[in-house]
Amino acid sequence: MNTVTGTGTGLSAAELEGRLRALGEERYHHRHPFNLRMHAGELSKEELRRWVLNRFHYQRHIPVKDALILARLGSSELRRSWIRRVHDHDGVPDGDGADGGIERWLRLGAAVGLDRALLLSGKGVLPGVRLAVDGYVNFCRNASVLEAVASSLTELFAPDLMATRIAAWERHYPWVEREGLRYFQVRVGQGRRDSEEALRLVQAWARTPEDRERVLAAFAFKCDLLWSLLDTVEHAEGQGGRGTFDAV
Ligand SMILES: O=C(O)c1cc(C(=O)O)c2c(n1)C(=O)C(=O)c1cc(C(=O)O)[nH]c1-2
Repeated sequence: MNTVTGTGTGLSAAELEGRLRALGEERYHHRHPFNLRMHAGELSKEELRRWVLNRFHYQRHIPVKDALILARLGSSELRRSWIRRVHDHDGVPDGDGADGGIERWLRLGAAVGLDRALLLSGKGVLPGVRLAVDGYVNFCRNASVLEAVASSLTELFAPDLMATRIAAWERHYPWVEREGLRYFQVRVGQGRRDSEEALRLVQAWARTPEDRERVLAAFAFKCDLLWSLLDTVEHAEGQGGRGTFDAV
């Protein structure tokens, strides 16, 4: 029996999806106070910049954790599909990286007044954010591949959150250069496709009640990780100079 998910009884694939969606509705970071303040236009320039800088640390580790998952997938077909996630962030082979999400996030940084050299240096990344990101990478390295893939399922909720974010930034933060929003505009479609793929895999692989409980627990862990990342960003004031940096 798992305290996160309740009964520990068997669930069909459709019931599993229902439980995941209900859990995310409750625990995904779209409900976090920092996101609510962002959407209401209440963040200062410094807070928005702090979020962009710290989230870059998360973004740059996404292809790392996906490469760890890739190495553990058991067929060419699965690896051929999963490797697309690395390309989406790092750029496609023979490209110059400019077509990847990491580069688009660097442009988001520029759009809020953060120099790319600062983002790339890792300076100003909060200790709690480093810990959360390490937690995600290590989880994808050490947990079962079923749990690692399940932990990416928070992306079922990310596209709607990004659509809200785009509208909120256009409305409330006119000082942000519009080109910076491109990361989110592109990611909405990628996130839908990736989360649907991951959901199909998890539904096919989770054959036993125990497997399904593990899926729900991995998903809850990832929700908590995203939540604690935002807690850290929100409460960064007064960390003895940590989390402060000069915008360009
Ligand atoms: O801005 C967000 O709120 C948000 C959330 C998430 C998520 O739910 O993990 C991802 C992203 N963005 C994102 O941009 C992204 O590339 C991504 C990859 C993954 C993953 O776990 O594989 N999550 C997310």
